[in-house]
Amino acid sequence: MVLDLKNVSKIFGNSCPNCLTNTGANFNSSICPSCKSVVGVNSVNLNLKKGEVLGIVGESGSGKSTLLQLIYQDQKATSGEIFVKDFIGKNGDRKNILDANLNELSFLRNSLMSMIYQNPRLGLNYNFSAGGNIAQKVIMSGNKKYDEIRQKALYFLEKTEIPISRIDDYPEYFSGGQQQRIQISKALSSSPKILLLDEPTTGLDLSVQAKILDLIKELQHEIGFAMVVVSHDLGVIKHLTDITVVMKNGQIVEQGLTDQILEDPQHPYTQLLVSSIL
Ligand SMILES: Nc1ncnc2c1ncn2[C@@H]1O[C@H](COP(=O)(O)OP(=O)(O)OP(=O)(O)O)[C@@H](O)[C@H]1O
Repeated sequence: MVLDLKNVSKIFGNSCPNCLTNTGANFNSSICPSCKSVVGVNSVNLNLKKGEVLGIVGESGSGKSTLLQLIYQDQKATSGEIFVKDFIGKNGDRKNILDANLNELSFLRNSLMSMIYQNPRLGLNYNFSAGGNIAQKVIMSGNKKYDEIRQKALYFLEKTEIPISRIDDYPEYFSGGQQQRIQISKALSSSPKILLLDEPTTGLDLSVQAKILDLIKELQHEIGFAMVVVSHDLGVIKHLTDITVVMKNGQIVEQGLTDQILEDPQHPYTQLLVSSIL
């Protein structure tokens, strides 16, 4: 198992003992009736095997992005446990990443996992060149050998079809699709075990979207990292993922093989989602 989530929840607001029990899909609400806190993610259990590609779908506000941010530790979960392969405590047992100290957090975010955001501004440093961005990630993952860093930058820029001659250009001088390619280069340059993608192609032209999706799929096949893909676009989910979970009001209401979920959804909510009524 490369990723294992146990009873993970995120409550925005003060929270009270009723937040998790009185919200969710059955209540058709994420707002706690007692204290009015918003439950972004409610008691999610999830796991991912090596090289597996998982999609997360659900209507707007169902908790998809929050769940991804809890895994990458952009936000701290309110409760639960998250285990990532090779994240081990002093006693040799796997350690809950919610208990990570600052050094461990850096190891998790720079070596074990990478995130690709919808907005490249969140994933790239605009004060660094394209090559500089990749170098930053490689250095943060612990490799400080100049030649190897440069090789990695050249390798991934070439892989993502960014002309090598533009290695010293700054992100703002690239098109939206190219910025996304640089973000992908940067994310993969540290050889993460898990790649997290939050709406990776939303906002790009359709033809650019298709190329980026093909690129991600190709790199995943070649390198073999596990992926979690959040998208409201079922086409993206169908194209990229093997298994899918469906979220509603912070909870998982259905999970299974992606083809099965899209072709023969069982939960009424998934049926609505798939028929694009939501
Ligand atoms: N910082 C925050 N403070 C308060 N509530 C928040 C915060 N972030 C998210 N939420 C709430 O948590 C719930 C889940 O939000 P989230 O962004 O994860 O949904 P989503 O499924 O990714 O939606 P979308 O597809 O629109 O991005 C929503 O009700 C949202 O309003």
